[in-house]
Amino acid sequence: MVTIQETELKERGISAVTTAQKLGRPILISEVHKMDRMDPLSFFNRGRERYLGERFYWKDPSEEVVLVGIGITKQIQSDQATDRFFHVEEEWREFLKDGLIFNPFNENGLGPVMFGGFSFDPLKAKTALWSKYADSLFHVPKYMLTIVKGQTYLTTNIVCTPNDDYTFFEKVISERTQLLTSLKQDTHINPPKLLEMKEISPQKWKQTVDEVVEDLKTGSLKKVVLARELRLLFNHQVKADVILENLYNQQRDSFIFVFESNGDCFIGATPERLVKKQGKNVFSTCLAGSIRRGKNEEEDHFLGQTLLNDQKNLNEHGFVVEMIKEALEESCEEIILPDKPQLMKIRDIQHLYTPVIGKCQKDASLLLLVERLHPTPALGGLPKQEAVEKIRQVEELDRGFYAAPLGWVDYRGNGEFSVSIRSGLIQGKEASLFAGCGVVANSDSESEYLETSLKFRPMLRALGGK
Ligand SMILES: C=C(O[C@H]1C=CC=C(C(=O)O)[C@@H]1O)C(=O)O
Ligand SMILES: [Mg+2]
Repeated sequence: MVTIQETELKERGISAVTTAQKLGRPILISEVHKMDRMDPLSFFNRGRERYLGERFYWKDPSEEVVLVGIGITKQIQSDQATDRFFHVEEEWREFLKDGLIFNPFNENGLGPVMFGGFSFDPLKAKTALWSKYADSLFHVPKYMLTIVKGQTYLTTNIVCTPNDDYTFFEKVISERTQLLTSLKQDTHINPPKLLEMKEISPQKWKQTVDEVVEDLKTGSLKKVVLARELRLLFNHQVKADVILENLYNQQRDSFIFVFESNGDCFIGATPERLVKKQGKNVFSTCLAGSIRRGKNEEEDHFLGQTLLNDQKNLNEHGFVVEMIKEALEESCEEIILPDKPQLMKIRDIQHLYTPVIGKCQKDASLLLLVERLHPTPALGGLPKQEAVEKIRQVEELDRGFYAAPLGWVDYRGNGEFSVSIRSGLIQGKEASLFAGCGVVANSDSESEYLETSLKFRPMLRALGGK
């Protein structure tokens, strides 16, 4: 049973209304309660009826922080390209200003948190595919379940206007109680059946890779990441709940995320951290260079060793290390990273991996770090600007939120962003999956094509494909 102090919220509600009246504008009231353990997937499920399209889910690979948001108290969205990170930050600060935050706990991911992200390239012509996602899009949830260091918490965020009275809070209390006490909803939603699978222009994609390889041999560009799309059709509407549960069971070692917006759903299981900030400590990841998993331990080991010694993949990886190091040097006093990559093995693929740790200067916010890092050459290329322009020009795909920063920031400025690869966009009975690969001067288009096919697998399996 969950115990939540109801009278407390009422009292706090009254003081929030008084403050809103005094200031003559709406203010945020946020409160955090510790509660008995609740399964995050079940909490996500409970929001389905009333808050479909207004939910998010996040877990990092070690499940240090799990967040589930239901309902939207505040939306920050914009298609503005210039200074987009700064503008989101400014709106977030403005939203928090004078807010009443009741959070006696000292953990990350509690109280007001905004969850969301940015498109890969706001200057790329938008297609209908991503019409439900603004280039910058963040949600502050109404209710949020946080599991941090094994403890469960519930945050309630309400915006209170000068015209509200405390009866407003009674409604919130009764809804919240219902959410927490309702029996677990039936999770046996019929899984969708895959009817059709269509690769979007594979031949043309390979030809583009060949052309880019020629550019890389002659010009100043060193690396360009090229992506493609796989379009799926199902017999009925695909429900995020089922796919999330599958991803959770199949991809434990990855970040898992769901971000619903206006009826569509962006979902994935990515192995790649862009940046995490905890006080002054900053953590990033260089992840680039890939090979398949072996059929047995021996072959797997052999393939791993091959990857560790392969010049093409080491080049691909080296460009990422070079850029991330440089980007973090701008904001960090100290950076630690190993001088050689190691292997990251996940279910379908192994990667070259170099973790980076830094101590950042006081004024470096998480969103500033995101701005400096995005896109790393694991998703864009090198030099950064030139590579993004190349992608804008030659890539058929509208990447939207694919390969872009997705994550959360709490009101204390801590948080984490992943790079949203190994992902897909669900739209009713259809879904688009995305996969890309780092093209360097000695890339071969057929091998790159096969590498992207491997990278579709996690989402494809979760959706009931192979
Ligand atoms: C762009 C993707 O992967 C990146 C991350 C790891 C390895 C990569 C590679 O070896 O090409 C890519 O840079 C993707 O999965 O869509
Ligand atoms: Mg590669």
